[in-house]
Amino acid sequence: MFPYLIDERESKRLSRNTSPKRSLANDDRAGDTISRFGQNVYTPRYQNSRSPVPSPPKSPTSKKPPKIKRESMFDYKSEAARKVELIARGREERRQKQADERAIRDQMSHMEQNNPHWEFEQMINEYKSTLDFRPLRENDAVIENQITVCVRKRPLNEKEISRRELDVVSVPTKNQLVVHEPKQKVDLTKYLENQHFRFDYVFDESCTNDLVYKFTARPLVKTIFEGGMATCFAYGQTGSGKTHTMGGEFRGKQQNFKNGIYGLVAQDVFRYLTHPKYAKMNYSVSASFFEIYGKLVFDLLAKKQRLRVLEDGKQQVQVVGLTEKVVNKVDHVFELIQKGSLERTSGQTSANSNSSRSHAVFQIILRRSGSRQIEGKFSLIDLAGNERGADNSKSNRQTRIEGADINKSLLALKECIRALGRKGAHLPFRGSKLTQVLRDSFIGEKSRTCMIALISPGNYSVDHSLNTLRYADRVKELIANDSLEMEGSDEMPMALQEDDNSEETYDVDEEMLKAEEKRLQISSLEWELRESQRHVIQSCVNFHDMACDLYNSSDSNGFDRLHYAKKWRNLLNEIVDIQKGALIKASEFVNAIEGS
Ligand SMILES: Nc1ncnc2c1ncn2[C@@H]1O[C@H](COP(=O)(O)OP(=O)(O)OP(=O)(O)O)[C@@H](O)[C@H]1O
Repeated sequence: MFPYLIDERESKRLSRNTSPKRSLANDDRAGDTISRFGQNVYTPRYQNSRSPVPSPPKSPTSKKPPKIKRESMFDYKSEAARKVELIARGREERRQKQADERAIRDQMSHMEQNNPHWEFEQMINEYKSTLDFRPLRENDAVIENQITVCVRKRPLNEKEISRRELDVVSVPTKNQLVVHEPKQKVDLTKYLENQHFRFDYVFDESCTNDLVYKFTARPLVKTIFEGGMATCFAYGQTGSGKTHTMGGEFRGKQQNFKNGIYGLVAQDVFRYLTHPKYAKMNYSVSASFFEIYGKLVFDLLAKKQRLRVLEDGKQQVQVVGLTEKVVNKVDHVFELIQKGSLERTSGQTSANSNSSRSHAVFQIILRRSGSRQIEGKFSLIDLAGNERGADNSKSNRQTRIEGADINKSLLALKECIRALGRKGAHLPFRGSKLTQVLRDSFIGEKSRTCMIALISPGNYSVDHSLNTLRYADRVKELIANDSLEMEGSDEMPMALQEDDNSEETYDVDEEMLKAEEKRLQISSLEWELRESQRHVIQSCVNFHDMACDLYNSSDSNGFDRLHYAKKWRNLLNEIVDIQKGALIKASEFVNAIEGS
C-alpha cells in the first residue's frame, strides 16, 4: 500500500511539473489518508469525485523518479504505526484491566455470598498463625486462690454457623485470651482490633464441663468442710453457656444434671463425707434452690412460692420459709436440681427465646447432725443474662425494670467480691437482693469465690463478650492489686505465682506493668461509666412512668395525702441515689483520665 501511496504522490508532483493545466493535481486535495480499522488507507480524492483517472506520467524524457530516502519513508511509517500500535495496545490493556477487575469482583461477590466476613476471617487466620497455642491441659496445676476468675468460651452454635458468623475469640494459652474485634474505618477499610485479656484460667471451646469443674468449683468443696463458705458464679450473656456449665450439658431438650457444676459439687460433697477426716464429724447435707427475679425471691423446690428476705439487728439475712431438703445420697440432689431447673422463670429476649431473666441459686449446706448451726455452705449461682442494656430501648416497661434490677445486682455483686478480696473492706451487700441473700458468703477469712465468665465466640456477640470480659477483668484486676499491696505476706502476689508456675521467665518492666494496669483500670471505669449512664437513662424512663401513675392516682376517691407524699418521696430518693451513683462513676472516670 505504501509504495502505491508514494508512487501516486510522486506521480502527482511530476504531473504538476509537466502539465500545468491540471486542476486536480494542483493542491493538496489530491489525496487523503483515511484511517480505517486501525490501518492507514489512502483514498485518492479524484476517485471520490469521479474525475477521470489520470494516467501515470510516462514521459519518455522523464528520468527515473528521484529516489526517496528509505530512512524518511520508515520515519513516516513508524510514526503512524507507533501511534496506532500505542492506541491498540492501550485499548487492549484497558480491556484486560476491566476483565481482571470484573473477575476479582465476581470472585469477591462469590466469596461474600459464601462468607460475608471473609476479609475478617483472613485477618484472624493470619493473626492466629502468629500465635503459639498451648491451651489448658487436664494435668496442669490447680492454683488455690481465695478468688478465682476464669473465662469459658463455648463453640459456635448451629444458629451462629448458619448465620455464617466468625469465631472472633482465640485462646492461645491456659490463661490468656484474644478478642479479634472487627472494625471499619470511615473510609470503609476493614481492620481488626485485637484485645488481650488474662485470667486465672481460660477454657477454650474444646473443654468439657469436667475440666472446667476441676479448675473452678472443685478446689472449693474442701472449704465447706473446713468451716468456710464457697460461692461459684456463672456470669455472661444470654446463650453463652451459663446453664450448660452450671446445670449440665443439654442432649436435645434433656439436660444431664450429673455433669453440671451443681451435680459435680454434689458428687464430691458425698465423696468427702466418706473421707476419714470428715466421716467422724457426723455431717448432714441439705440443699435448697431458689430464684431471684427482680426484687422478688421464689422457692424453686416449693412450686415457686414467694419468699421474704429479712435481716436482723446483727445483719444476719434470712430467706424466710425457704425449703431445705435433707439429702442422703447424691441421686436425691440430682432430683432436686432437676425439679428446680424445670421451675425456673424464663422470659423472652430478642437474643434467646429461652433466656433467663432471673438468678438461680442452688445451695448445699453442711450441718452437724441435730444442730441448726451451719458449718459450711456452697452457693452455686447461675446469673441472669448480663446483656440487658441492648434489649432495653425497644422493650416494654416490665422488661426495662427487670433489666435495671439485673444491672444493679451485677454491679453490687462485683463490689461484694471486691470487698471479699480487700480484707476488712465495707461490704455493700444491701446493693441488691442477690448480694443480700449471699451476704454470709462474702465474709470470713475462709470464704472463697469463683467466677466463671461465659462468652459466645461469634462476631455478632463481640460487644457483649467484651463487656463480660471487662467485668471479669475488673474483679481480677483488683485482686491482683490487693495481692501486690500485701507487703511482707507469705502469700505470693497472684500474677507472680502464675509466672513461677509457667515455664517462661518474665523480665517484668515495672513501668509497662503500671501502664497496663492503668489502661485496664480506665477501660473498666469506662465500662462502669457507660453502665451507670444506661442505668440512669432506664431509671428516668421508669421514674417518669411511675411518677405519672402516682400523680394520676391523686384524682381517685379516698386519696391518702400522707401515703401519696411518702410514695413520692421514695421515688425521688430512688432516682437521686441512682444519679448520685452515676455521678460518682463519672467523677472516677474523669479523675482517672486527668490523673493519668
Ligand atoms: N461449652 C459448650 N459446648 C457446647 N454447647 C454449649 C456450650 N455452652 C453452651 N452450649 C449450648 O448453647 C446453648 C445456650 O446455652 P445456655 O442455655 O447454657 O446459655 P445461658 O447462658 O444459660 O443462657 P440463658 O441466660 O438464656 O439461660 C445451649 O443449647 C447449650 O447446649
